Amino acid sequence: MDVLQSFQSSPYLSITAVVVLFATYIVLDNYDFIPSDDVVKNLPTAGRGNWLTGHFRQYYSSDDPDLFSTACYNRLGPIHTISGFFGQKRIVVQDSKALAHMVKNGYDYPKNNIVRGEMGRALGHGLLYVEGDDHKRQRKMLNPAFSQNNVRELAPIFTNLALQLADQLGHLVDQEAKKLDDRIPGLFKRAQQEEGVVLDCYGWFFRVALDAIGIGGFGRNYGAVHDAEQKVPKCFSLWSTNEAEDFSLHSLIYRVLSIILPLSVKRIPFISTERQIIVENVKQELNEDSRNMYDERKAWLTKGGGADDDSKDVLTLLMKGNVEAIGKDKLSDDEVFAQIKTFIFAGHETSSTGLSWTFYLLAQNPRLQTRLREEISKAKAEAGDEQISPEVLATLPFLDAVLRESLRCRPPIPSRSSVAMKDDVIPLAKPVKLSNGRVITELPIKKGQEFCTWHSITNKRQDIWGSDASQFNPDRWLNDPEAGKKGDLKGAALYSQMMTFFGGPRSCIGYRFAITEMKAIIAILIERFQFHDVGVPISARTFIVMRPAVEGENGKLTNQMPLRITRVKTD
Ligand code: HEM
Repeated sequence: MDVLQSFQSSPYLSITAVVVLFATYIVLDNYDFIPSDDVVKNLPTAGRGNWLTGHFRQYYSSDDPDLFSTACYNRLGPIHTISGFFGQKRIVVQDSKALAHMVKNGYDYPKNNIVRGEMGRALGHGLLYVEGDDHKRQRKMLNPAFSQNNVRELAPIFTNLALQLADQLGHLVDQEAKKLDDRIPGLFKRAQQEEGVVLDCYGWFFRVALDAIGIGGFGRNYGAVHDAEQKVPKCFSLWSTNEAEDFSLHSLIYRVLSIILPLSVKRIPFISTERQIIVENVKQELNEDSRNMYDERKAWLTKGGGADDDSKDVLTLLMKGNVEAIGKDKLSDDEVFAQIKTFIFAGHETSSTGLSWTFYLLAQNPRLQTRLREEISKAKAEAGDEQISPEVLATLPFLDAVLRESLRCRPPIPSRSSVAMKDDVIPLAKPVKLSNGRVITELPIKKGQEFCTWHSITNKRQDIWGSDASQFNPDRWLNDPEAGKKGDLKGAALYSQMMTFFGGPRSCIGYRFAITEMKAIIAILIERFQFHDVGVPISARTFIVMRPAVEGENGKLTNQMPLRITRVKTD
């Protein structure tokens, strides 16, 4: 029997041969062993990276993901490729015209399948997951709850929570001071103002942000600021303040399987680690808790409970709006329910991470803290207020500059992975020279092409922000009234030419909520406390959100932001 006959007589052999040939072609093609005139293959490239994980480890497992992306940008320019899984080419887009095109046409460039898959599994088909017409419909129903007027109504919730947080932190500082005073009497005040206490601020910001989204989002007080042992806060702290994300082969296999397998599979035998089992249990508990909250609210509305109620939380407004909505605008029960989980996640991990980096940057710059404090005291005195009001907070220029600058330098979501839904020709601000000598002034791409955009690199481009673009310098916003208005991302990026809240149809719906909340917390804490660096290296670990992490004694990274807090000196 010759070779041909063997194949003909065995379908298994034939199928195996086809699979092997196809896989060989993919590998040869991805790794550029087959010469080609294809534009994408001839773009400046960071090379092949690891055969399986490409360059992902350099980015996701680095202690500072900006190092890899900055090095690529500086060496290869604003359009280049890096490698994804199995050498698949991902185009990194930092060219402003190309970015603006992709942001404005957000429905043609959705989040890639891995990110969407994880979101769909964890959060259901809410605003972060859905695409196209479903997205337009959900967004239309949710927009009123995030309008400027409504967020203004929610603002007192944030100042109130910030005051409660300040009380809790003050209590911990005083408790520590008392211990010292018990040993050496007379040292209480000095200990409060000079020794203070080292706290994991990330954990505390996580708690306050959970309460903010609980009350502002669903009219539900999780009570996290007061008691981290309550069911929902405890769930979250298990999840978040646990080991930092890693990019091991093991975790990759788990991620891929968890996207493919049905949602009912909670544990993947031999694959799930202890952390992953915790995370799955937490997801399940939160699912049940959110479902109960949804059912209760629905029953209350059905019984006419909403008629005389003027609650402004997102869920109440959405559900009332949904009762009035007609025809295809109406959201299904599952869609409304999915928004609860979506807002818990989108709304509190981002704000708590943003607050952690802001206080970290302030801890490196004690003089900025003094300036902030002076601005707040002056504004309070002028308004004759005992506590700073949300109206006054919204008018403070230096507070605004500090927050903007922190969100520019350390965007909590530092990058985006997306995929093209159709063939397209992307316009470019600057021509790109290909490896075959050709120069292109626009970038033709095919449906299915994967992309990366690094928000934290765009936010620090020297052509927009000047030669000190990588420095944390809040004064840039005060010295140059045009800062944040220059550059050609205008009309695309939502917030001051930055990618922090993205832009276009997929921009962050909660950005006013986040800014109002963060300003209240920064102002109220800075007025009472001084934050100090503790000299421990803080890593930035990214999986969607760029969380701070510290290496523990066992050598493992844990999500944390340790800072020393003292009471502000009084005469
Ligand atoms: C500092 C805080 C925050 C940052 C930096 C931030 C950033 C972002 C970014 C970059 C996106 C786009 C994601 C993408 O498609 O690639 C986004 C989307 C979103 N954000 Fe935020 N966010 C913050 C706070 C919030 C808050 C407080 C809420 C809710 C109360 C929220 C709700 C959402 C939702 C629902 C989306 C999906 C919007 C859509 O696809 O239509 N975010 N956010």
